[in-house]
Amino acid sequence: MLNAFSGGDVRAAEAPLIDAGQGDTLMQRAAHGLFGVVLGLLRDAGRGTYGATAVVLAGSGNNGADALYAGERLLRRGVGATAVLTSERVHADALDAFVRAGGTTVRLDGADVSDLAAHAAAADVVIDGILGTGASGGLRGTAADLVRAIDAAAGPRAARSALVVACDLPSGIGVDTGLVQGPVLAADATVTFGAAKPGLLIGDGAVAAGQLHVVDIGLDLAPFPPAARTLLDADAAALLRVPGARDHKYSRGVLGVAAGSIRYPGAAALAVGAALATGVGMVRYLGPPAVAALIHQRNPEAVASTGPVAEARSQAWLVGPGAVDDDDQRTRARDAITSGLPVVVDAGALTEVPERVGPQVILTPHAGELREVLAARGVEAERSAIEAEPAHFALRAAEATGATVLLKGFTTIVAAPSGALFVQADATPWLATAGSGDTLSGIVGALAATLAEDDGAAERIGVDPVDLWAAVAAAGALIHGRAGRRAARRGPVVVSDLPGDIGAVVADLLEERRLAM
Ligand SMILES: NC(=O)C1=CN([C@@H]2O[C@H](COP(=O)(O)OP(=O)(O)OC[C@H]3O[C@@H](n4cnc5c(N)ncnc54)[C@H](OP(=O)(O)O)[C@@H]3O)[C@@H](O)[C@H]2O)[C@@H](O)CC1
Ligand SMILES: [K+]
Repeated sequence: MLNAFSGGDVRAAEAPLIDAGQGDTLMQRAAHGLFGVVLGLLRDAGRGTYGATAVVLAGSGNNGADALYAGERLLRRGVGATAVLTSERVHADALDAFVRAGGTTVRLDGADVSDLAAHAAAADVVIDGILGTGASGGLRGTAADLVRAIDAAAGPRAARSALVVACDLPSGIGVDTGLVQGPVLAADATVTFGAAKPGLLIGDGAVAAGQLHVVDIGLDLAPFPPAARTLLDADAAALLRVPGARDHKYSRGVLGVAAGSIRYPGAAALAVGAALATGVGMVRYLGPPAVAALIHQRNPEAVASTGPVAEARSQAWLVGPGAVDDDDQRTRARDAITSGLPVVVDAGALTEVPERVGPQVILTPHAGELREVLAARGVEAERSAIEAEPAHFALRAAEATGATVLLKGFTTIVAAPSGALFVQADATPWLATAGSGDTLSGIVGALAATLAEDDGAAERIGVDPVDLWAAVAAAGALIHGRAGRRAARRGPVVVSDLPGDIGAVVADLLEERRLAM
């Protein structure tokens, strides 16, 4: 599990060490970690250090100091480095060290911004040390102008020649929210100190951060609760249930599915295919015979009927995908949601959620659907606001409903009603295609069915039992994202082909788990 801590908590963890006179040691550890990553990136890009050029954007605070000390180390390895001082103030010792190592400096104030931007765009590496955890709001003033100009001069990240490495975080992102309010220099890599910060995992902040490196600088974060967590492969693998010799189809977990309608039969077929590929004892399908017939073309093993939820014994339910204009499906959704069993609630069923439910009810809206879930509970928010601050609004929805809320997007946010937050960035933009969400709900449903009677699951991955369903949803997002990336190696993702990839990802995760034991 990758734990992210709020900027405030990281600073609180630093405080006793700084009081004990170790501030400089922390800074040198941070700078050394940053230097090491830059060195590795230069090597990977085949550029080496001698003759390479670096531009260090150094702000007024300790973030600028970290960047300058990393620049000092690069200078001693033969890199030609220029520091652009973005504020009147600068850390005197760090600047002194940088200059003594042979670095040149330019004050942004009074300089020609487009000249500086052109110089930065032509460098081998740009280190962004304008703002760190001391930032408030987006970049302002001339620093904002500089970043805008560098961005324009260097071009989009994929086409740039200069590598951009963010010091602690891309300057201008919300440390705890990932909210991007002004210009931000999208980084190829971010080297963050002490622990990941939530803003590096969430939404636009995660996009700007690029590849994340966490450098241990010796902070003790144990007393602080993580502000966000990301499941790693080993965590998802620990939630996969491998059948034993005494298992049978019922003991492995049965997933009831009330999805699809005459108008949208495909969603049910996609969800069922994904659930079977994730691994369940059985899928019981409830819905129109015409939809069952479509499901059976690909998955004849699904057991179908037209009866009510009460007559289809299951360990978990999946309701909603493609269930539109169908009163029977609406009734089944309501019955499943109030059954007390874990239930994944998607699309058309989101409007059937009563005032208050428990965390075993897993809502899987996209931003537009979340807007409606919130509006139904008196919370008005624009879709764009939800997309800009997905974690904030997912937590609001979890709090308002009592449900676990998985918010789909570039990063998948899972909020538990306890306030726990999981963020997964496993997906590929190729998964942004019709039917993708149906397969995600099928995966989460299958995991829920197999874990519904597994009392040790929360402990196995080190989460509080009340947050188990959030972790299960996050594991579903991980498997879905990895399956999408695997599928994208063949070309644009065709969602109906995804079950093959889901099965392969499950096999890979289980193999990694076996090797780790
Ligand atoms: N503590 C430690 O020992 C360690 C800390 N570490 C490092 O320190 C970093 C935190 O350093 P920090 O606290 O000095 O804050 P930091 O982010 O550099 O700058 C804040 C200054 O920027 C300004 N400013 C604010 N908002 C702005 C805006 N929107 N737009 C423009 N300017 C803005 C504002 O200055 P002002 O404008 O008020 O003059 C404010 O004072 C942390 O990220 C990590 O890298 C590591 O070395 C490990 C040890
Ligand atoms: K920075």
